[in-house]
Amino acid sequence: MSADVYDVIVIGAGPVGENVADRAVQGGLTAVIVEAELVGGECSYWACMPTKALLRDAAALRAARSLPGAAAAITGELDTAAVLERRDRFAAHWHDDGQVSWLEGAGIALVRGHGRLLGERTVAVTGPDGGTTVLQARHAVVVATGTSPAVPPIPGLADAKPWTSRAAVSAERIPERLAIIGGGVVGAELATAYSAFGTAVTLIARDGLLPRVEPFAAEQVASALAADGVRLLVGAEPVEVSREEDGSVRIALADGGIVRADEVLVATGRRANTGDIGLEAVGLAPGAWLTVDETLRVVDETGTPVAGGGLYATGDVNGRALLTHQGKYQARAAGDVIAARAVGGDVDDAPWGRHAATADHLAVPRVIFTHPEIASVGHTLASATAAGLRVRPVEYDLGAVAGASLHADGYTGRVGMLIDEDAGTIVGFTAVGPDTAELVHAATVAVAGQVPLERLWHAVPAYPTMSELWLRLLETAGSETRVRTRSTHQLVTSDR
Ligand SMILES: Cc1cc2nc3c(=O)[nH]c(=O)nc-3n(C[C@H](O)[C@H](O)[C@H](O)COP(=O)(O)OP(=O)(O)OC[C@H]3O[C@@H](n4cnc5c(N)ncnc54)[C@H](O)[C@@H]3O)c2cc1C
Ligand SMILES: NC(=O)c1ccc[n+]([C@@H]2O[C@H](COP(=O)([O-])OP(=O)(O)OC[C@H]3O[C@@H](n4cnc5c(N)ncnc54)[C@H](O)[C@@H]3O)[C@@H](O)[C@H]2O)c1
Repeated sequence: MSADVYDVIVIGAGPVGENVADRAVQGGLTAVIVEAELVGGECSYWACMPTKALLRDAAALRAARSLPGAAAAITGELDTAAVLERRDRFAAHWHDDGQVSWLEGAGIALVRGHGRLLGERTVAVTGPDGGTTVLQARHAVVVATGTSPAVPPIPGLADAKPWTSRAAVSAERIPERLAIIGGGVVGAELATAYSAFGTAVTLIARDGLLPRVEPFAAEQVASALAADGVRLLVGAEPVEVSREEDGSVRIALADGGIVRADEVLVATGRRANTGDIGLEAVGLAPGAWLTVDETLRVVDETGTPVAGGGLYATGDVNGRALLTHQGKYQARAAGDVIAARAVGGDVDDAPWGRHAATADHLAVPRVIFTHPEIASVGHTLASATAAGLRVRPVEYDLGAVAGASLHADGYTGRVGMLIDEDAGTIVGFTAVGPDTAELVHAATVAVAGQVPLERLWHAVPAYPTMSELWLRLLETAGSETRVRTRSTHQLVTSDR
């Protein structure tokens, strides 16, 4: 069988696959990308962009309502049809022509179809017409096939035709009642969006609401959801689901409670899209998350690169951080290292080196676009403690920062940072409050840059911005130190 030969084959044209291919081409290599559905992946059509479009109007309306003059100009309610229409535009009406043009401009070849590994550096693509194209890579195959929703084996759930995130994000019709199983990021964001549309939302959060964020932040989102009328069932365990004759859904809970809704959304996490990509051809188990080294090469359980070192995995599929921006960061490192290895060039895989995805472990930023937003980077107190770090948490009332009080009347929010007592740097930051999303990058620079606390005092935030939270956090950290000093040395020091 003859094969089309490229330097690099990328399976999956989501944001991450596109970036690996682009980086490899910029490094002087030829690249082909294989896509089974739409070029642009989950993020473009059913995840990041359309969900944020669903949430944005209600956030803007809340912001206007928090200022008396602007509130006086509001004469109507949220126009849900207009929100959905804007969402459709952000999902490019589920057509990928724009992204295909981008691939062409970037010099990346596209083969449509389902890709499977045939062996080392060989991929077979089953096209939409059932025909097969065989591709051969001179240097590397990159798996960037992303994830799919994980639907738990709750009796009756699959037969009840539940929504997964795709249906909820692309819905044309807004149900009167929506039950959501799963209190993670997808569940919390979509509960926020649908409750703003007027849907009666019941959120079943078996393991708590947003259990992986700082509790002070999750608590503010829980209060706001409840204030918006969301029924939050923390600790409730769904045990049976059925679709009734009238088309409604009935969810039985372990405590005997019953939830009734018009639709049920399953938002209980993701599974790697590796079940049918030919992993067995390179000695790996199908369906597993792909373990990678710091340069994103797929490794076996002993840490040894598989397929002669020519197989890479980037983005969601390696399970490191299920976030577009972090996958794109991995893509840059992988594309560059493949290009470097292709010519026998230097590989900079030391921590924080150009070819190492070090930030995946220490400085992952994430924004949860709930009301209020949660913006965080690096460790939480729980994860830092589990990692054995000696950290000191410092918190401050964000509403007491001048810039925040100007931003909205009655601004409610909180910020926290974690000081690594041994390194004297910040290893975690969390902010909760309206419009905190744009605050996280300053924290990311401090965490990734491992900026010493003493130097942070010289990064002066402008007055009166919300960024003055940094000054307040540093003062709080300092004043705690001074309070301790005072008690031992009887010093009288002003806290300001
Ligand atoms: C509802 C929701 C909201 C989200 N919001 C955000 C957000 O605001 N910010 C953020 O950073 N992240 C967000 N995420 C996560 C984000 O969507 C993912 O991290 C991101 O899409 C991962 O990109 P990827 O390229 O690795 O995978 P994907 O985007 O999943 O792309 C993988 C591509 O591979 C293709 N593919 C799979 N198997 C094959 C095969 N065998 N052959 C050929 N092609 C194949 C798929 O069709 C797909 O196009 C959200 C996720 C969800 C579910
Ligand atoms: N703004 C963003 O960046 C954004 C938005 C949405 C999604 N995402 C990404 O997508 C990923 C997936 O999100 P997700 O919300 O699906 O997963 P998740 O892991 O964040 O949350 C899933 C939740 O479902 C619960 N759960 C699991 N099994 C259950 C069961 N049988 N019954 C009841 N509850 C159960 C878990 O306790 C967990 O809290 C996230 O990890 C995140 O990285 C990011």
